[in-house]
Amino acid sequence: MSTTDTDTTPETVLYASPAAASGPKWVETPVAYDGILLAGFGGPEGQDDVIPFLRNVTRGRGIPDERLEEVAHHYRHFDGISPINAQNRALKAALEAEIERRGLGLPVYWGNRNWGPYLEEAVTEAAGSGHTTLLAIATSAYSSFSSCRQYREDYARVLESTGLGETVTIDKVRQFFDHPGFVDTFVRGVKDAVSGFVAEGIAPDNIRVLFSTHSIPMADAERSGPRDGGFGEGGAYEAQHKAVAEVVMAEVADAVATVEWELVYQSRSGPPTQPWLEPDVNDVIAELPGRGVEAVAIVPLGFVSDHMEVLWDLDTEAMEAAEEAGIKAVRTPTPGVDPAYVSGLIDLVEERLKGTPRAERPHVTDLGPWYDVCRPGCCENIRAGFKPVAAGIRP
Ligand SMILES: CC1=C(CCC(=O)O)c2cc3nc(cc4[nH]c(cc5[nH]c(cc1n2)c(C)c5CCC(=O)O)c(CCC(=O)O)c4C)C(CCC(=O)O)=C3C
Ligand SMILES: [Fe+2]
Repeated sequence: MSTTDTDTTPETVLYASPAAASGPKWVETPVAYDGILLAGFGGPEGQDDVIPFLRNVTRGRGIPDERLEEVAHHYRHFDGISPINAQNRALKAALEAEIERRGLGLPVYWGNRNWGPYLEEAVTEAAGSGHTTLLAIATSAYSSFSSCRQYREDYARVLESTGLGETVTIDKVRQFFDHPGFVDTFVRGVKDAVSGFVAEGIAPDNIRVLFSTHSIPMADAERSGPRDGGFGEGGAYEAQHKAVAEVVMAEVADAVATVEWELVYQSRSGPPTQPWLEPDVNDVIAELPGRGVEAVAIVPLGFVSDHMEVLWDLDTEAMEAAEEAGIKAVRTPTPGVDPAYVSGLIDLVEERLKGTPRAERPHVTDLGPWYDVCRPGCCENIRAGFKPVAAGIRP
């Protein structure tokens, strides 16, 4: 694996703190952040919000409303209400409580990319209260355009649109896929599921664990993580998920039993002609009885909380697929507001406040600790080339 620091990619990096913008991969000097920017995806909160929300998600791509209505069905089914905003409100409260407990005295401003409260409002409120050196936590653990760079583009867009670029800087915490606080929640979930099956008399050989994450276009996957990162076709995105799954299954083997596992993908969209990461979770579930499998644990490894992809694509569709296949299935929990996860997020903030050396930063896979500062060209946008981004180094 190699990374190119002197990459001449023609991208514009704006509004990073001087410590981050000057070029290191890890910011090992203390930075006096004075506010946290909790950045969410956003979701509709009623039937009337659904189409405007989907217009925001697909902005710039000119998708007609009739097509958007086709992807609206799962939101329609739940009265147009995505669970995601309630979860982010709960996460904000949990982060505030942990900050209070540690006496860090940092305010948390929450804003979303695609629905209110928007990032614009959060950044404007922060600046209005005199908080101008912000550290962003996005509710997204892995590296890819959708899970990393798109958030950074939006931070830059917001600083432009609010005219606050002269006053406010935004850095980000490292992608936290292999932070012990995040991973521990999955370890506990998979241990519980597997030991439950074993207690029901199912032999470990007849149990499978399917780690499920959001599919993304192959072209995005290949470009996920640092340019020329050496991760192959699936890029850093796939490598990170596989590395975390291996760690989880090693712990399950120690505590319960050795069980076979597979990384699968869900929630594919886009035209069928465009290759996306495979196999699909439901296709794999359908094949399990033929391989002698009696019970499956479905692990939402790519998701930080029970949002729509989890409730619909896993709890509804994948559960139906398991029922049709005639096998037992459980879906293990997402991190949500689990204390280990919440405390892990605040550890990520503290390592930046203190400038903790890289060597002392907790990580459970060989891929980490991931970079504080994205390299030029990292998680390239295959849709629109390089838009201005925040929280990077200046090439
Ligand atoms: C990697 C990834 C994450 C995880 C990282 C993160 O969390 O950020 C994620 C999260 C989410 N995705 C969400 C919703 C949607 N994603 C869409 C479309 C897409 N997602 C993609 C990828 C990802 N998405 C991609 C490659 C597309 C195709 C469009 C494109 O090429 O960019 C569409 C458009 C309709 C459609 O295409 O189906 C919707 C409505 C919600 C909210 C759920 C709720 O309401 O609870 C959340 C948390
Ligand atoms: Fe998505």
